[in-house]
Amino acid sequence: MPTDASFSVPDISFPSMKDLRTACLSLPEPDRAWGDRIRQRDALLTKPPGSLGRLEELALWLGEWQGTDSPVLDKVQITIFAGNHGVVQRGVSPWPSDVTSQMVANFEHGGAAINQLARNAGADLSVVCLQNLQATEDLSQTAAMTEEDFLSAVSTGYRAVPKDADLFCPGEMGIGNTTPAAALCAALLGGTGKDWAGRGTGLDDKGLKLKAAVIDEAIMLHKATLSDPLEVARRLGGYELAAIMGSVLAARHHGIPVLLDGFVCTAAILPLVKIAPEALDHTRLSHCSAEAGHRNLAASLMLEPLLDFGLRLGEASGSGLAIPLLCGAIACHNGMATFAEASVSQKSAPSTE
Ligand SMILES: O=C(O)c1ccc[n+]([C@@H]2O[C@H](COP(=O)([O-])O)[C@@H](O)[C@H]2O)c1
Ligand SMILES: Cc1cc2nc[nH]c2cc1C
Repeated sequence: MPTDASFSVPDISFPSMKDLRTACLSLPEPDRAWGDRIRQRDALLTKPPGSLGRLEELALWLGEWQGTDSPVLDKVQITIFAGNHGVVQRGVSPWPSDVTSQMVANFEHGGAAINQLARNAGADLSVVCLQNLQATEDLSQTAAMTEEDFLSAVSTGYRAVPKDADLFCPGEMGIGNTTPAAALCAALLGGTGKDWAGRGTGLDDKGLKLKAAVIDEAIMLHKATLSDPLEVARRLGGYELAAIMGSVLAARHHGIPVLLDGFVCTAAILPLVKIAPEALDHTRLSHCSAEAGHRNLAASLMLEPLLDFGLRLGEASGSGLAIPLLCGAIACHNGMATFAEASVSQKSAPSTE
């Protein structure tokens, strides 16, 4: 567990925006001594130094945050946060909002892509519906959420993280949610609707133009409040995005490493990063989504995706696919023989002449 005795994890909820902001600024660091031990063992393993590439860094990251020199992935939790969006009434998605609850039923019956990927990865899968799947307000007309509902969604996400997980992977399902995701990017990173709007679940050219214009309208409407990241999250975000932010914060407070998923998941944690730039140290980005803005969003957060597979599904599918990579990283770190154990000669020291 991270060592920061000064912060006590809130048990129930964030009663006010001020409480939430304080929690976002209270970010425990891991005990870096574990990282040193992992580096020391890595140097003894039967391979040329650095030859396992990014797998080495992944084992180090997991071990540091888990507080061990033998990282484990016995309990991997994937949680899908589901929500609906008032802005869908503007025509920003080619799918009706009903599909959100229909897909929740599909997750529960085991029929979605993430059910297969979670099983393949040996991960547990849960689904959390926010606000009974009642839609937010249309963010191009008014604030998407009241303060109370926003804080309730963040708190639900916070409480959804099991304290004993070895890795937490947030995902989302919400027809229309690439619009609030793009709006958060425009509000917090700059640029226009055109810079951040993508085709989502398959918008045509006309729909894409409309979506960019809707985002521009929303930015204009809320422009007086754009300097406050939590207010941006409340006005321009969505329930499941708020819950993702709460879950990533909870994982940090519990010392649990996090795999982020696609465009929506990454955009959801932008308000947190704007408050505290170090807030993503316990995360890695599982993949680069094919959604137009994700590559730039990842670059602006200095997140290097583990995979680039053209996925644009959401549902934590990129994380589902990347978990086995992490399993490979810890299997090598924990299981390989040292040069001494295997009687393999180490390369001779470079000549000094
Ligand atoms: O996160 C992504 O990279 C991503 C990219 C495209 C689509 N999605 C998923 O598609 C839905 C949102 O798309 P849309 O077109 O309805 O805004 C929502 O359920 C997301 O999980 C997700
Ligand atoms: C069918 C469908 C499945 C999804 N999974 C995540 N977002 C989705 C959007 C649609 C439309």
